[in-house]
Amino acid sequence: MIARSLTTRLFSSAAGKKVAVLGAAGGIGQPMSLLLKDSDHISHLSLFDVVNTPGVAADVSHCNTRATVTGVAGMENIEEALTGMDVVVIPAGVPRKPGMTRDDLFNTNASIVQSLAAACAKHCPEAMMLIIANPVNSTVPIVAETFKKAGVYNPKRLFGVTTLDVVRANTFVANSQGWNPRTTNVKVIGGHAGTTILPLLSQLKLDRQWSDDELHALIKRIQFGGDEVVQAKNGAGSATLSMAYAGARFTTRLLDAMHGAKDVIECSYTQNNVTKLPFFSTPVTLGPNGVEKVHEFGALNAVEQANFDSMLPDLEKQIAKGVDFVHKN
Ligand SMILES: NC(=O)C1=CN([C@@H]2O[C@H](COP(=O)(O)OP(=O)(O)OC[C@H]3O[C@@H](n4cnc5c(N)ncnc54)[C@H](O)[C@@H]3O)[C@@H](O)[C@H]2O)C=CC1
Ligand SMILES: O=C([O-])CC(=O)C(=O)O
Repeated sequence: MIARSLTTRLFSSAAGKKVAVLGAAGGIGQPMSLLLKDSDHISHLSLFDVVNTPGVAADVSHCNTRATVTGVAGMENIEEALTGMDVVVIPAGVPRKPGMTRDDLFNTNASIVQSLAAACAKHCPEAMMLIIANPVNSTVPIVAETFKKAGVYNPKRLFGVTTLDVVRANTFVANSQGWNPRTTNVKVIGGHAGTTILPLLSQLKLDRQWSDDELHALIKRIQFGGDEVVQAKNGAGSATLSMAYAGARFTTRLLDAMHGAKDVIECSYTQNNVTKLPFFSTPVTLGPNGVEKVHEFGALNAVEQANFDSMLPDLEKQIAKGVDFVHKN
């Protein structure tokens, strides 16, 4: 009893963070909200969607963990969902069907992300912005430009969530090497679409060397892991559960850093100078104010260098597409 009341007091005295999920009633939004409800660093979990959030919030709120959960539906009510938020995670938007690329989602998702970003710039301009909605290569520049238009852009607080690429790479490499997937840590750089996803497998210390065929198959599987799920779901959407896991992982790592944990390093698609492009995924040290340090990604072997050189123009175009969209709308 004493221990219990002490724990209760400790929780109520430690400053928790307020986290909003936009698109919380969706395939990613629901399981990710559930995983975030398990975080002791979150005092308020604000679930927002255009539909169904009151039900999702009522359901998640019954888990006996710290966060107070609220559910708000409808763009006309978004101020209530965003005011006071420290972190905003955005999985709102349509997912792919077989035969589509992530870029095919641009026409629908660009305006969804732009309108949500404009609302965040107005109601929680200092929040950390974590972007999951595809095409990430373009939606992150959309958020940056929207915040610039509103005069509140801070590049240290904007993250494209590419964690699912790292999660997949860790799983596939660990399975192939007989390693523990939990402690495997593969660096994945670039962007989040097909060949712009660049796993740096040459930097791993292997127990068993891969043949050239095995290596190429592994790189391809990491780059096109999203398509593997889209095809298996056969028209019923794209990765939701593994993305919820990856999104919750990145969010909780950021929350750890915001609460003072040191040496929290994650790959993320941020604004930086590691290449000639304005946005690039590379390891970053996270801190209380977001990006604390951007790391160089290290040496590439000949195959990785060739992949890097050939994908850079594509990534550049996808970034420009996001920037242009905001300038024209
Ligand atoms: N970054 C990554 O690694 C990944 C990104 N994704 C992307 O995440 C997005 C969401 O995927 P799913 O959850 O599977 O889709 P979904 O269709 O199941 O859910 C999307 C949710 O967004 C909501 N929504 C639409 N417009 C909204 C608005 N203006 N404000 C708030 N909510 C809004 C919908 O009502 C729906 O509940 C897709 O664009 C998908 O491509 C998916 C997997 C991995
Ligand atoms: O493939 C998709 O469309 C969803 C996604 O981004 C992923 O699973 O990596």
